Amino acid sequence: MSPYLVFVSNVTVLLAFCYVIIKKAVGGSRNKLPPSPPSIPLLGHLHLLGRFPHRSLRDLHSRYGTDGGLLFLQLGRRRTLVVSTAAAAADLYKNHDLAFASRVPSATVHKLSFGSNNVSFAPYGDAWRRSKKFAVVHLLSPRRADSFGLVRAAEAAALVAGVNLAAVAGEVVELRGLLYGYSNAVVTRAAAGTAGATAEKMKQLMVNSTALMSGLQLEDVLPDAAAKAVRWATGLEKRLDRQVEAWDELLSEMIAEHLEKKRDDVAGEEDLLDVLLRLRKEGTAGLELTDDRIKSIVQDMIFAGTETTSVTLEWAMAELIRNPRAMAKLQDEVARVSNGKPTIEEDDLSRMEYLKAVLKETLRLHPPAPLLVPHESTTAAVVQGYEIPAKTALFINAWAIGRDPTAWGDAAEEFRPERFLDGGGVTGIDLRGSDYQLLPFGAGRRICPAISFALPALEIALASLVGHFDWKLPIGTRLDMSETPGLTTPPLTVLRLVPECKTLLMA
Ligand code: HEM
Repeated sequence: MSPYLVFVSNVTVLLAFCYVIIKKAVGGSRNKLPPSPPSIPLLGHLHLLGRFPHRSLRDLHSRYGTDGGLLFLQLGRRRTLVVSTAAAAADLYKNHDLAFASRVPSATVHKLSFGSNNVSFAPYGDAWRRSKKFAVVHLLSPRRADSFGLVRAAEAAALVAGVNLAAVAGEVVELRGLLYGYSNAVVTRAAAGTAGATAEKMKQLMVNSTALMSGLQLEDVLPDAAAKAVRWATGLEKRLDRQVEAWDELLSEMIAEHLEKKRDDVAGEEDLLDVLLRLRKEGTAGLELTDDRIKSIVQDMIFAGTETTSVTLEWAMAELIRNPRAMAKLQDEVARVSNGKPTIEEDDLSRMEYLKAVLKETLRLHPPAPLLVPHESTTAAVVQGYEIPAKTALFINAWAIGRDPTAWGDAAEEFRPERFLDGGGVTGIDLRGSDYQLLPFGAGRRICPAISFALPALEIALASLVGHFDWKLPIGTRLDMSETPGLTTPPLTVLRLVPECKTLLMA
C-alpha cells in the first residue's frame, strides 16, 4: 500500500474513534447539560458556527438556548458552554470563575508562544497566577501605563503627520495601515523599546502567526497524535518551526541588546523588557524568568495589544463617519478642551467625557474579540442546575451581550454614545469588568490586565484624528459596516477616507 493510502486509512480509523468518543460525550450526559441544537457525526455542531461565530451563536442561542442565557455545543472534540446574556455572564463570573479560569489548549499556540509561558495562554495554575500578578503589578499598572505617555504622544504625532501628508496632497488615506502602525509602535516601544526596522519585522511575524492560529485547529476535530501527524504530513509543522525560529531570533536579539544597553530609547523610561530583566537580576519576580518565559511574555503583550487597539480605532472612525452628529459633537469637545493648543495633550483627555463615551459605545458594538479568548474549565461545575463537566470550553459572547435589548433597550443596535452620559440611561456603566453587560475586556480572573494601558492609547489617537482633521468618504464610495471573519473582526472593507486639515488645530 502507498504511504498516502496508509496515512488516509489511519486518519479514517482515528476519525471513527473520535466519532464514538463524541457520541458518548453528547449522548451519555444529555439530560444534565444545557440544551443544544441537533448535531451531526464527527463535527457535532461545528458546521453551525459559520464565518461569524459570534453572530451564529446569537442566532443559535435565540433558537435553542435557555432563558438563563446558556447553550451547550459539541464543537468537534470540544464540549462548549456558550453564554449569551449579561445575567448568565454575571453568574459565571461571580460563582464559577475559578472553575473556568483555564484556556483551551492549542498545539499551534503552544509552539508559537514558547510553551505558553505567558499570561494569555498559560493554563490556570501557579505559573499563570504569578505571571498575571506580575503583569498587573509591574508591567501594566496605571503608574507604568502613565510612564508611556511620551511614547503615546510621539506615536500620535506620527499618526497625525501621516494623515497630514495625505490631507495636504488631497489624497485618500487607508486608515487601517496607519492605525495598525500606530498601535504596533505604541505597544512594541512600551514592551521592548523598539521601533523602525525591528518593529516592521515583528509586524510581519505577527501577521503570519495570526494566520496560523486563526480558524479551526486540527486538534479541535482530531486526537492530539493524529493532529500532529496531519500537521507533519501537510508541512504545517515545518511552517510553524520556521515561524518559531524567526520569533526566537528576533526576541533573542532584543534581549541581548537590552542586556548590553545598546538600544536608543528616546522616551528614556524603562520598557517592559527592561523591567523583566531587572526583576530577574534582583530575583524579586516570584517567578523563574528564563529567557523563554521572557520571550513569551514580551511577545504576548505585543500580540494582545496591537490588533485589539487598531481594530477599535478603525470601528470608532467608521461609526463617527456613519453618525455625523456624533462626529461634530466629539470635534467640538476636543476643540473646546484643548483650547487652541497645537497638539492634544494627555492631561486634557480626562476632561473629554464624550470621547470616553464614544469609545465605550464602539467597544460595546464592536468588541475586537467578540467571544473574548475562550476559557476552559478544570473542574466540574453546576451552572444554573446544569452539570458542566471539567474540560468544557467557555465562550462568553461579549458581542451578543453588548447588543442585547434586555440590557440596552430598543436602540441596542444603534450608535448612541450619549447613553453613557448624565441622564443617558446607562450612566456609570463601565468596561472594567464589574458591569456584565459591557465586557470588551472580559472580567474575572482572566480579565485583560492592560485596560489602563489601552484606554489612553485609544483616547489620544482618536482625539488627535478628529481634532486635527475633518473626514469625508471619497466621492462615489459607501461605508461598509460588515466585519472580517477571524480572531479579531475589523471592518471587511478597509476604511478609506479623505482628511481635510482643520484650521483650529495644526499638526
Ligand atoms: C482595545 C484594547 C484591548 C481590548 C479590547 C482587549 C481585550 C482583551 C480580552 C477580551 C481579553 C481576554 C479576556 C478573557 O479571557 O476573558 C484580553 C486578555 C489579555 N489582554 Fe487585552 N485587550 C486590549 C488591549 C491589550 C493591550 C494593549 C495589552 C498589552 C499591552 C493586552 C494584554 C492582554 C493580556 C496579557 C491578556 C491575557 C489575560 C489572561 O489570560 O489572564 N491587552 N484582552
